[in-house]
Amino acid sequence: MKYRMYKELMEQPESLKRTLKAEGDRMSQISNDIADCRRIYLVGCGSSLSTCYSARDAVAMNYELNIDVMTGYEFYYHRKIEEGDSVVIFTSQSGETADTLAALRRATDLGLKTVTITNEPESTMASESRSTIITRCGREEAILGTKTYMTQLLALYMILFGMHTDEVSDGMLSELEELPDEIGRLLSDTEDDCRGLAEEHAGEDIFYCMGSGPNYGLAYKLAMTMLMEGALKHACPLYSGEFRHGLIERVEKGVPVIFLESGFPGDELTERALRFCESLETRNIVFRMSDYSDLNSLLSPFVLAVPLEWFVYYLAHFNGEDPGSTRHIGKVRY
Ligand SMILES: N[C@@H]1[C@@H](O)[C@H](O)[C@@H](COP(=O)(O)O)O[C@@H]1O
Repeated sequence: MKYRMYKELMEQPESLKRTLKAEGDRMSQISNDIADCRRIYLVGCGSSLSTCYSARDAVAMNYELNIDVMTGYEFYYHRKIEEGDSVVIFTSQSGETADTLAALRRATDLGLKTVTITNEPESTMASESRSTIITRCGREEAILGTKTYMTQLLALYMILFGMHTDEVSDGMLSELEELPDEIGRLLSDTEDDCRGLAEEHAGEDIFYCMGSGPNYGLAYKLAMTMLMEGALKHACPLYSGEFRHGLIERVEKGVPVIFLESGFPGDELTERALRFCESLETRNIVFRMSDYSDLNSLLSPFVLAVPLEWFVYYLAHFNGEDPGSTRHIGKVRY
C-alpha cells in the first residue's frame, strides 16, 4: 500500500532541480547582499528549524561566521537582538507559522534585513519579507516535511556557502548541483533495506537519535518531526557529545538508539557512545554517510535523510498509521 507521502518523497529530486534552476541566481544575489553582515540569525520551527541547525553547523566547520539559530518565539521574546548589520533568514515551508511570522515582524520592526525561504509564494511571510526564496516543490501535504526540507536546506547551504569565494565554497556549490541525481539514486537504492529495518523495529516505543556537527539538525528532525509526527513514536534528539550527560544513565539492553555518523571531528564521540551502547546490548541502528554516498560529508543531512525517510515511512506503515497524516496540530494552514 502506498500512502500520499510516497509521491512527495519521489518528488524530492525534481523539487531540488526546479529550485536550483529557478532560484539559483537569487540565492547568489542574497549571498552577496549579506556578505558584510556581522551577525546572521536563522529562524524556523520544527522541520524548518532543523535545516537551520544543519546549515549553521556545516558552515561553522569551515568559516568564522556569527550565526545564531532560534525558534520563532525564541527570536520574538529574546531581549537582546543585535541590530545594525544583521540579517535574519527565516525558513517556513508554509510561510504562515505563527511563531516564525511573529519573529519576522519583530525583525522588520527592528529594521533588520530579512530573507524568507518558503514554499508558498502567496504566503504572509513571502509578502512581508524584504527578500524571498521560493522553493519549487508544489504543494506538500506530509506533516513531517520531505521535499520542503530538502529544498530549504539546499537554499540555506547555497546562500551561506555562497558568501565565500574559495575552494571550499566552490566545491560545495558544485556538489549541491549533484544532489538531485544523488537523492534520486538513494530513493531507489535504500527503500527495500529500510523497509526491512522498519519491520524489525516496528514494535519499539522510543528512539534516541544522535549525531554531531550538521547531523545534529537531522537528528532533531528525525526525532521531532519524522518519528514523533510521522511514525507516532516517542523520540529524543541529542548531540553525540551530550550522550554522557543523561542518556548514558538511561540506556540498557534492548533500548533503540539511532546513530548518524559522517566522519566529522565530533563523530569521535558518536563512535564512543556507540561502543558503550554495544557493550550494554542496546538496539543500535547506525546510518553512516560512507555507506550511502561519496559526496562531501557536509551533505550528509541531505543524504541520510533519504534512508531515514523510508525507515519512518515504513515504521508508520507497520503500525497501521499513515506516515504523512496528523492527529492534532494539522499541517500549518495556508
Ligand atoms: N507540524 C508542523 C511541523 O512539521 C513543521 O515543521 C512546523 C513548521 O512549519 P513551517 O515550515 O510551515 O513553518 O510546523 C508544524 O509544527
